[in-house]
Amino acid sequence: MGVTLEELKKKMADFAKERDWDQFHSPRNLLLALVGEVGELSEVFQWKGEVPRGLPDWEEEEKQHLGEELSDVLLYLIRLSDVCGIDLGKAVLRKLELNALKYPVNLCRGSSKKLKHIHNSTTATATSTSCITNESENGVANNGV
Ligand SMILES: Nc1ccn([C@H]2C[C@H](O)[C@@H](COP(=O)(O)OP(=O)(O)OP(=O)(O)O)O2)c(=O)n1
Repeated sequence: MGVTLEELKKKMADFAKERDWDQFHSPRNLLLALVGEVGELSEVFQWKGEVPRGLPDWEEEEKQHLGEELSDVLLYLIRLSDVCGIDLGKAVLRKLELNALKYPVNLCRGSSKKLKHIHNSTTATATSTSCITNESENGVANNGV
C-alpha cells in the first residue's frame, strides 16, 4: 500500500493544524464524523444486494467513490486514535494476537461461528482450549448451554 499509519497520522495532524481545526477534532466529534463516514460507506453498497469480491461489475467511478469513503473512515479512525493517545499500530498488532488466541485454527478452521457457538459445539474434551480460557477472560457466561 506504500504508506504507514504513522505517515497518515502526521498528515491528518498537519491538515488539522494548518486549518486551525484542532479545536474541532475532539474525540467525540471525530467519533461522530467516523460514524457518519461509515454511513456514507454503507450507502455505496445500499440496495445492491450481495456483490462478488473484487466488484467485477462496478464502474471505475463507483470504485473510486468506494475508495474515497473507505479512506474517510480510515483517516477519521487514525485521527481519533491519535487524539485519544492510542498507538493504533501497537494496538492493532496486539488485537491480532488476541484474535488468534481466541480463535485457534484447530477449532475454528472452516467455521464462521462466533466464539460462544464454537464452545457450544465442543465437548468436555475442549475445556482446556484457548477458546474457553478467553471466553472466561472476556466475561462471557461459561455455563455450558
Ligand atoms: N472537520 C473536518 C472535516 C473534514 N476532514 C477531512 C477528513 C475526511 O477525510 C474528509 C471529510 O470531508 P467531508 O466532511 O467534506 O466529507 P466527504 O468528503 O465525505 O464529503 P460529503 O460528506 O460532502 O460527501 O475531510 C477533517 O479531517 N476534519
